[in-house]
Amino acid sequence: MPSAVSTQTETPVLEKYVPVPETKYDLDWADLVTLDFSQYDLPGGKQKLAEQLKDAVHKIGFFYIVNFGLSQEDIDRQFAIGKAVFALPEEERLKYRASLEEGIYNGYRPLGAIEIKPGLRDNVELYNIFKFVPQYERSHPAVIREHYAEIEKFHRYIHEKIVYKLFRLIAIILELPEDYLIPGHSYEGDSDCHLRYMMSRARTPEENAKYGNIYTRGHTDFGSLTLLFRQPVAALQVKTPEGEWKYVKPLPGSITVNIADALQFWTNGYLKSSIHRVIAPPPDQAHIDRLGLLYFVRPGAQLNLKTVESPLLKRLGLLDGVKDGDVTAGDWVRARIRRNWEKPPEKQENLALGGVKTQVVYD
Ligand SMILES: O=C(O)CCC(=O)C(=O)O
Ligand SMILES: [Fe+2]
Repeated sequence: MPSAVSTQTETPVLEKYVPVPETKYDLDWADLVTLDFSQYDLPGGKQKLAEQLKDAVHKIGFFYIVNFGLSQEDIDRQFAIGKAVFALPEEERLKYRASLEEGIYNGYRPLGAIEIKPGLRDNVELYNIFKFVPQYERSHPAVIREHYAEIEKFHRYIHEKIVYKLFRLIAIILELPEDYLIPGHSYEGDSDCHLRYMMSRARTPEENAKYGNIYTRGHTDFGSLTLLFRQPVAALQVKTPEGEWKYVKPLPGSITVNIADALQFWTNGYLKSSIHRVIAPPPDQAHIDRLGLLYFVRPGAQLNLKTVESPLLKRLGLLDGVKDGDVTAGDWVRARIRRNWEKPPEKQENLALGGVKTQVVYD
């Protein structure tokens, strides 16, 4: 008898993720507030944090949180998983392609899927993991399967221990019952919330010049909230209320949070879903393949996008003349994803569905 030879493949050891050095360039950073979540459960803590947040979410829609209960090691493990996913051969990655034509983002979005300028495609690829509930089960590469329990823990923690806290602060700002936004964003329900590993492959200076330095065009996010764990690479910019592009600093130990379209719709514009973009990093970081780790909070599929009956909005006159819309959040999100596949950027019109509109931005 020949000796038994194991046919099992070995579990690959994850390469430790090591952050890159910060840029030495003195850039024009946006001035954003930082919420200290260690204050959250102290007496009066939520109210103080809500007060600190109020102006920020109204004016620019971007802010930081710190002390949110995940260690740097937990976060770096996720960066390491993301790095391993994008190190797989392209052919392997493509086996897990998302059904993008149907407006579904669960799985892999290949490199070059978005046209930045006529004939020039992006250098970005995504791997999205929807919620760990039966309706979003799908096939994944081995490196994800091998770390599935750990990814689920991270995913649920973000949703249930960070996102819900953010929704409570927003409800306090809107003078609504604290839990007002939570049932519509339950972890078990239907919504396209996902954890995203994101890779923007470095381009040469010549390529960057052709692309006008753009990695990801100016856009607003089409969910409720976006949470960004950042690699220290300077590239994300937000358009300020004055119309200037400012860099959003990857602040150590923080999550960058931004308000997305659904919250802007529900508040008739009181909460700002700001336009942001990603550009080529400064020269000392331009050679880096930029890795991102994000959590997109999307509204429950059945939610309506009409303005909520908030006492604050009422006082501000933002409920005057508001009509009932008939578009669901699920239809809206799918229409926005599909639009990216159906038409090149120069042919995209503003999208209007059930009285809800979005603006196409070409920066
Ligand atoms: O990569 C980033 O920093 C931001 C990406 C982004 O805006 C998005 O994926 O919606
Ligand atoms: Fe975005």
